Amino acid sequence: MMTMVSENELITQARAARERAYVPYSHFAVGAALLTAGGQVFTGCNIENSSFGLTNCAERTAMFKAISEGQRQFASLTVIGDTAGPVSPCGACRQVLAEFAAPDMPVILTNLHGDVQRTTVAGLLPYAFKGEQMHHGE
Ligand SMILES: O=c1ccn([C@H]2C[C@H](O)[C@@H](CO)O2)c(=O)[nH]1
Ligand SMILES: [Zn+2]
Repeated sequence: MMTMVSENELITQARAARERAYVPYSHFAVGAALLTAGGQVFTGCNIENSSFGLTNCAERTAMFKAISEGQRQFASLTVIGDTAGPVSPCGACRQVLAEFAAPDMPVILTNLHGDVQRTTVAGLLPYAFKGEQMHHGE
């Protein structure tokens, strides 16, 4: 039987991943938990670099871990940071999410205080640029 993973469990896992963030420059730790359609969870944290542009956000770490393990079907993404309101993913992560997750896939944004905002992939990035647009007229 496929086990259900609750929203609280995903937040707990994202929170634990956040503890593993490598953030010596910003000191802003973020955690993510990506749930697959099959019920597996891939967590991610942000990983910074002295060459700042090489930083990988928590969301993309989780997504790239899942893709590299052969997972392509996703059920939800949960993100947590120590922010006043629910943490807001950056534009790069929104674009990567739009590449791999359905527009209506739930995205749960939260913070250490327990504020929760529920949105979707398309809610984060409406009118997303998709690969199929490149093949128009072929
Ligand atoms: O949703 C977000 C927002 C920011 N960051 C990271 C990138 C960088 O390490 C630090 C400051 O931008 O936070 C994430 O991982 N996810
Ligand atoms: Zn990002």
